Amino acid sequence: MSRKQVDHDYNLRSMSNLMGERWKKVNDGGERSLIKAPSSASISSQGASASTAAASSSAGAPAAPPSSTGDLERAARKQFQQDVTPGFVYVLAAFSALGGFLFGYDTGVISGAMLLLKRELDLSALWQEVLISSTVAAAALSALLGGFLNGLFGRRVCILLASFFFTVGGIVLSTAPGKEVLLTGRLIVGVGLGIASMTVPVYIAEASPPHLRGQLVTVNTLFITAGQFTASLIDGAFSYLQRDGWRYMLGLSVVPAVLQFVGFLFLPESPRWLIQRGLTQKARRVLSQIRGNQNIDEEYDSIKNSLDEEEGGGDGPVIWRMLTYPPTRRALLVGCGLQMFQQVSGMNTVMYYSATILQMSGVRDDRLAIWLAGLTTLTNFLFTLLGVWLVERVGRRKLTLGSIIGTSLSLGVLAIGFLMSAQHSPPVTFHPLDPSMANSTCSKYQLCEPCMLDPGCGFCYRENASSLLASSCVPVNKASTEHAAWGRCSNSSLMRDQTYWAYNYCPTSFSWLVLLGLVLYLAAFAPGMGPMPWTINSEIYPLWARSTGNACAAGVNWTFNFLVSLTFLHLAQYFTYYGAFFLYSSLALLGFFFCYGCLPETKGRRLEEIEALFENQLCSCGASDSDEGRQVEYIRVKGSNYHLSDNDASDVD
Ligand SMILES: O[C@H]1[C@H](O)[C@@H](O)[C@H](O)[C@@H](O)[C@H]1O
Repeated sequence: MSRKQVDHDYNLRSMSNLMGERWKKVNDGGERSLIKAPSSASISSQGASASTAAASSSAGAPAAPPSSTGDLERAARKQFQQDVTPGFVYVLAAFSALGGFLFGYDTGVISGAMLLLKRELDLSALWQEVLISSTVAAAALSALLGGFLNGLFGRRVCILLASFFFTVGGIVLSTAPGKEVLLTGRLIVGVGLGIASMTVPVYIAEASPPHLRGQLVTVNTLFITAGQFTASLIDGAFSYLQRDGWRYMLGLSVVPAVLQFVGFLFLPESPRWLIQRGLTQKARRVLSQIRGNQNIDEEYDSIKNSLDEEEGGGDGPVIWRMLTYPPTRRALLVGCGLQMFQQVSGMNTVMYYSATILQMSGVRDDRLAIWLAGLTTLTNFLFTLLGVWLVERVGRRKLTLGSIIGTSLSLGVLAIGFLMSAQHSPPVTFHPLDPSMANSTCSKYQLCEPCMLDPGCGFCYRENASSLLASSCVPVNKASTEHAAWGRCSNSSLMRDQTYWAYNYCPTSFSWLVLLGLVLYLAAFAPGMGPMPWTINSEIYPLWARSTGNACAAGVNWTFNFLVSLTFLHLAQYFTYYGAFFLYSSLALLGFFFCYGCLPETKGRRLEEIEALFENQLCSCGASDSDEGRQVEYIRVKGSNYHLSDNDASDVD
């Protein structure tokens, strides 16, 4: 702290003492609503008098405070401008968000690793599917278990446990002699994923000051997308290794996992959890550590009061108490609903499918398509960064609403692109004889569209200028979908002379529409629907229900992730690609109405105040939109934190 600042603190404190002035809350029943907590940047740009006027006029304040109070207020405001959030909170958030990085890395890296694994270990389609989805299924179950562990051992121990699982899982995967051990490694990683995904947002939210909370929790999702981007780069780089490339891909996750483990040996437990467990002295120490030079009394008291007032309908398991107590029941519905709509709007399908979308758009080289798919993950990352910037500016509710409607519309564009491509699907013009004489279904298709929708077939064609020649539908090579089972497209050396093998897609002149849909989709989904379900869930439950609420919501997220990825290919087969994307688009639209009606704004409120938002009937939030324009500011004074709002001016003793 600079000398000047110390003097200033001293002056302010002695002024308060001398005048015997004290600020108190308007009523004991709770805090006033803090609709908009401006960023420190916006605060510093406002002059003291201008913001006093804004705060009082917006809230209809009574007469101005006496002049001595005015002096105090000006001093307080000046102090607030100097109050800097301690860097420690950022360090804490960054180490926690390594859990998000591992989430993204471990879910993203497997697609590239699988290309090599299936060749080297001769994996059947079933084994490939099991290795991919086992992690997600394990994560769904362990997220639920994580709720219990969080309540019992605290957030810090759970994060340590998750990084331990990530480390062990990574080592097992990179040294696996066969597919059975690989499966064990994937399950271990899945357990880590489930625990980390529900604990990290809660830990960050509980440690952050209200005006930064949204941003810092959103950083966790930013790290998820950074993990996905890194995974795509590592996949691209190691795909050139003919042997054991997958060992590096899967094993490299050990690095951030160990880093997180070591970091968390030194990081503190969440102060809120400590207070809940009655470890009050320790909690005060941690609060002082993470709030730096700011006074912690009010925050401490409000956490303590909210625990003392703990409602929640008496005895029984927490989930039962949540379900029988209306505010937490509503919060749980909103939290789980958000996570469900995040997954059913198809993000993971779009990401998984992006290499194919690029191939449809004319990228004929497989390797190039893999590298370009990295561009999709990079775009996802960049737009999530936009979300980090927006979350404290426009608020969670508006960001989610804007994002989900954009997601629905862009899915519509993707669907129309697929529909146009299907309607102009190139015909099969050449029917080569099957050398194995097996009666393949592939030879029965007359158009590329049904041929590519059949997972057993692919489209082999020659391209001359922009016209297709000698196009045929032939069985795919079961060991590697990069080639046909026989004929011109069965071998790279035979495929020169403008001959191409299209598996999973058809050449089309409407690919630009699909590409446009993809870009619009990422721009709409990533800043809002990607991060907000995690951010909002970390905020909406009272302390006694927080672990369980987040565990359920994370469980819903992983379960729908699992269901959507498992059903996509079948959906596409029965309803075609455009049918599947129209379905996702309609589900996202449904999600918009759900959020419009049921999602309250939590921006700027203290965690302890948020329960009150769910006291009214569920889905009455749309009606209170008009509140959002109100502006109330936080003012922090050394030795006494208070909120300047409606009635503060008349609250001076
Ligand atoms: O919030 C994240 C993020 O948006 C990821 O990109 C996605 O893969 C996850 O499933 C999701 O939970």
